[in-house]
Order: sequence, then C-alpha cells, then structure tokens
Amino acid sequence: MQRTLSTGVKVYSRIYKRYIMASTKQPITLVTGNKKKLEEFVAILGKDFPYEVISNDVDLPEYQGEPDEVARSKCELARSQIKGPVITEDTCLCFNALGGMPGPYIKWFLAKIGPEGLHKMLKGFEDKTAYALCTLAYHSGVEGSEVILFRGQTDGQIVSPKGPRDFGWDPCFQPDKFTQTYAEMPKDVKNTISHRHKAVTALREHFIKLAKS
Ligand SMILES: O=P(O)(O)OP(=O)(O)OP(=O)(O)OC[C@H]1O[C@@H](n2cnc3c(O)ncnc32)[C@H](O)[C@@H]1O
Ligand SMILES: [Mg+2]
Repeated sequence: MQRTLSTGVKVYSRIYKRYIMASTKQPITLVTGNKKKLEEFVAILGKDFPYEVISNDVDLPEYQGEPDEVARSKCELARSQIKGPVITEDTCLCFNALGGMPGPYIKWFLAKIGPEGLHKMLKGFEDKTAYALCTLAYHSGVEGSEVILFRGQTDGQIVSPKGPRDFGWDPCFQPDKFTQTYAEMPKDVKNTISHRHKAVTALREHFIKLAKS
C-alpha cells in the first residue's frame, strides 16, 4: 500500500511539474536569418521535443574570434533583442591545412569565391581535410545566467563542387566514409551524420533530461 502510494505521488508530482512547466514556460526562440539552417534544425529536432520552439529571422551581426566566443556573443545579443529564452547557431567550415580557417568567416569566403574558390584555396596543399562545426548556443533569458553551448563536428574533405547549389558550401564538402558531398546526398542522410545533427542531438538530450528532472 505504502509502495503504491509513494509511486503514485511520484508519478503525480512529475505530471504536475510538467503541467506547471508547460503552462508557464515561454517558447524558446531559434534566432537565425538562414532558412536552410532552420529547415534542417526543425527536421533533426523532431516532434517530440519537450519545449515549444519558434523561430525569428533577426539578422545578427557576424562576430570575429574563436568559434565559442562567436557563438556566445551571438547568443547574448539575440537574448537582449528577444528578451526571452533563445537558441542561436553558428557554423564554421575549417580547413586543417589552414589551421582551421576560414572557420567562422566561411560565410564571407563563400559569398566572394563560391564553392569552386573554396576548393581552389587548397590547390597548393596536399592536405584537403576539413571539418564542419556547428555550435548551438542557448540562453534561458534570465538575467545573469550563462550561455550553454552544444557542439557537433563532422570530418571530411574539400572536393571539386558536386551536386545542387541550394545550401552554402554543401557542394564542396564530402564527409568521411562517403563518396557523395553533403549537396549530393539525400537530406535525410545529411541530417543523420551532419555537424548540425550532432549539435542538435546534444541539445535535445540536455532538454529531455531537464524536462524529466
Ligand atoms: O543568421 P545565422 O544563423 O547566422 O545564419 P548565417 O547564414 O549568417 O550563418 P553563419 O553566420 O553561421 O555562417 C555560416 C555560413 O555557412 C553556411 N552554412 C551553414 N550551415 C551549412 C551547411 O550545413 N551546409 C552548407 N553551408 C552551410 C551559411 O549559408 C553561411 O554562409
Ligand atoms: Mg550569421
């Protein structure tokens, strides 16, 4: 009897806690100006995420610095604009032969020289390896709380561009163990091996644990 009661109370309190959280918690705003990132984020996150996520396409400045610093600054700024819980995303493409460059500056390199130019940049180097790094940054919106980072990295190499041109440097990045570039592979394959998949999975696990605690 005692046992049934305590289990019942525990279950009840868990349901009650979830109800309280569900009824008072604010949605988390994913702030990005990039529709393709948003599409992938939503597809990877899935429908069973325990918190409501909405998106806002505020165009945030492109910061300079190491990937973690860039991710933190971007998230702090998003929080100050949204005034609530936010997630931001920063993506780097890092060439090993160049000590990790272009890294967080990939957006400008891509805009100026395109995927062909990125491939040509490594012409004089034997080492064509590179990694794609996604850093998701979360801030609860509460003054004084810290930004939490979730990272995902996929290793690969820079190849002559192949495949559709609808998302950034996808045509010139070929992940290890694949003969297709990100651009050539079906979306659902990219979304199970990508840098973004790994970062979103880390974020998902954090929030699922939080909702259960
Ligand atoms: O508003 P935000 O989220 O900052 O969106 P953004 O497009 O400015 O994105 P970043 O600052 O992170 O810059 C990353 C660059 O890499 C590109 N990119 C991001 N994720 C990619 C992916 O999975 N595949 C190919 N290109 C990607 C993106 O289009 C940018 O040119
Ligand atoms: Mg940006």
